[in-house]
Amino acid sequence: MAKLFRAVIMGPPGSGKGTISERIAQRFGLTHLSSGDFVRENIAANTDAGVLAKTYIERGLLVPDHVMTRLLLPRLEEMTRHSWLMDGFPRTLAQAKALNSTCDLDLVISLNIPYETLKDRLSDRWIHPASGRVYNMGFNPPRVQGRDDISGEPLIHHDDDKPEALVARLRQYKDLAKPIINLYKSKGILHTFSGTDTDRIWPYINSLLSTKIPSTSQTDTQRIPMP
Ligand SMILES: Nc1ccn([C@@H]2O[C@H](COP(=O)(O)OP(=O)(O)OP(=O)(O)O)[C@@H](O)[C@H]2O)c(=O)n1
Ligand SMILES: Nc1nc2c(ncn2[C@@H]2O[C@H](COP(=O)(O)OP(=O)(O)O)[C@@H](O)[C@H]2O)c(=O)[nH]1
Repeated sequence: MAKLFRAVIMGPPGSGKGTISERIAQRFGLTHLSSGDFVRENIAANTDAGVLAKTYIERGLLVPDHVMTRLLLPRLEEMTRHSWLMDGFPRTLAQAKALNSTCDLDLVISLNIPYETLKDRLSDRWIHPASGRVYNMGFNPPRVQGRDDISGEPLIHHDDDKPEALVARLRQYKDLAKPIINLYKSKGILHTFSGTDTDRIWPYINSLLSTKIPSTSQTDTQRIPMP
């Protein structure tokens, strides 16, 4: 790839960040960095930051900024030769400022999806916890019901994804995302996409990115939490 490319994807829970990030990674050969997957990996590996992060996630809280930045920024610094797309970070203005001081972002994608759509999708979202692979019983069902396509292990449904929890999560997203979105707007790198279907939003994202990065024939890009 000629020029390195750094992008962030933002959106409320269920807006399709993970799904669209996978498509972008496949089509353009960027590394998909999922902060949530990275946190889960650190928890599984019992790192100091992972142990700390777990105490917050278990209570349904966001991991504090200093822990998230301690987890992520050193890894990003190792990615100086890679193009990447970050999903799930920054979640707060403090995280956005910390990211700013580490690298220059080329582009920010913000997904704007109606509440009813988010509610429907999340009530149908099933996750393979070990890998972070995500399914939806209507949109992208697993080959065998209730089982991960690759490992065959059981899929789970997060309590967080139940409609009762969604209103609070959405409110939190809106409050926290607003100043981040304003920051990226003022930098002239924010692109917002609205709609109810990923398949209808995707062509617009695809054509925007095609003007910014060369496509790749690479088809074996993996979901990579971090390098
Ligand atoms: N910048 C971040 C990223 C992740 N997390 C923590 O890690 C968890 C898992 O993150 P993610 O996989 O992004 O999942 P969700 O919050 O469930 O987000 P979404 O529904 O949008 O995929 C979050 O709930 C949160 O506790 C965090 O605190 N700060
Ligand atoms: N019905 C439907 N489900 C979708 C669509 N796009 C994504 N999904 C599913 O909706 C859920 C949320 O998507 P995900 O990519 O995990 O969103 P994230 O929380 O923003 O990362 C997952 O179960 C996806 O498989 C869509 O256009 N229609």
